[in-house]
Amino acid sequence: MDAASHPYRSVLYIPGAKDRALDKARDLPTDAIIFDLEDAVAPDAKAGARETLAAALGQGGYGKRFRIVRINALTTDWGLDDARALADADADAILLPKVDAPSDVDRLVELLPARMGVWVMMETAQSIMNARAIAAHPRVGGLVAGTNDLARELGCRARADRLPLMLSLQQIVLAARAARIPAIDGVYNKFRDENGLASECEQGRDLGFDGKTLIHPAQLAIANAAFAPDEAEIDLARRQIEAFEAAGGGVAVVDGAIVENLHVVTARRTLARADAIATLEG
Ligand SMILES: CC(C)(COP(=O)(O)OP(=O)(O)OC[C@H]1O[C@@H](n2cnc3c(N)ncnc32)[C@H](O)[C@@H]1OP(=O)(O)O)[C@@H](O)C(=O)NCCC(=O)NCCSC(=O)C[C@H](O)C(=O)O
Ligand SMILES: [Mg+2]
Repeated sequence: MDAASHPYRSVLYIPGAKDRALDKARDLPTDAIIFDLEDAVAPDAKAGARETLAAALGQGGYGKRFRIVRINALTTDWGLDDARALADADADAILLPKVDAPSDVDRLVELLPARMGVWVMMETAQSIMNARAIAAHPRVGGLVAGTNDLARELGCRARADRLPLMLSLQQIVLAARAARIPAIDGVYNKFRDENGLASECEQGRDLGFDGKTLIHPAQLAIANAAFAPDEAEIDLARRQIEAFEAAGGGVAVVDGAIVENLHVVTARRTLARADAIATLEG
């Protein structure tokens, strides 16, 4: 599902072993959920988490939120069992971590029914080098930046402006756009730092990401606001479309700037995003 028909402003990780968080998520204003069996679950809790999560998904109650299950990498002791156990779960997609190349996706696809979507964590150096081919895989429906693993692999320093990650982040957005699938930014680890999160969301939005992965409910409102078109953008989009149509499809001028067909495409996309958000929230 693309970002115009379903919003992905906020994509909240929920530890797959935590009943309380799984339950709480049913009422949280998040556009999508990543039910996590990987980093958020301790090794000795992995098998139990699989069962807890399958039961929570079976019970339902997550409404229109896009439901993604992150399994462990297929090269780990748990990945294959995760994929087999969750292949028929009531979820929209399986998210595969530590992907290096499209062949990793091929391995997963063999274990899943055709209806199950596949999303990919972009968090290894290889995945960034192979971003275009991974995003173009016919079963891949979305990319998620794994900025913690990526920083670890690159050996780069954590900086507020994320300069050392910039090439990788842009490569993820480029690959997603070329394949016309959503791209979701990485997490902001200091989950009680609202200003820091707001500024990283702004940066992610500027780069072209559709939304941000989050680790705590307190981060939801900030991401939802940052990745939604604001009133001024919606108003401008409406006026651009109106002026273009009044000009009979030629060049129009709005607020001193030209409006051509390509600007109208962007304006229509802005309105479609606003409608999709209203539909989800309604
Ligand atoms: C970070 C946390 C461990 C903090 O938990 P806690 O101390 O319990 O926070 P609070 O007491 O403030 O919690 C308040 C209530 O909110 C619920 N809660 C907390 N987090 C979540 C959540 N993610 N989803 C749903 N509900 C949540 C608590 O249960 C409290 O509820 P109540 O009992 O009603 O008061 C914790 O937030 C947490 O575990 N977060 C998720 C961490 C995670 O998923 N990590 C893995 C993803 S990030 C990653 O993998 C990186 C990536 O791969 C990369 O490479 O970058
Ligand atoms: Mg990771």
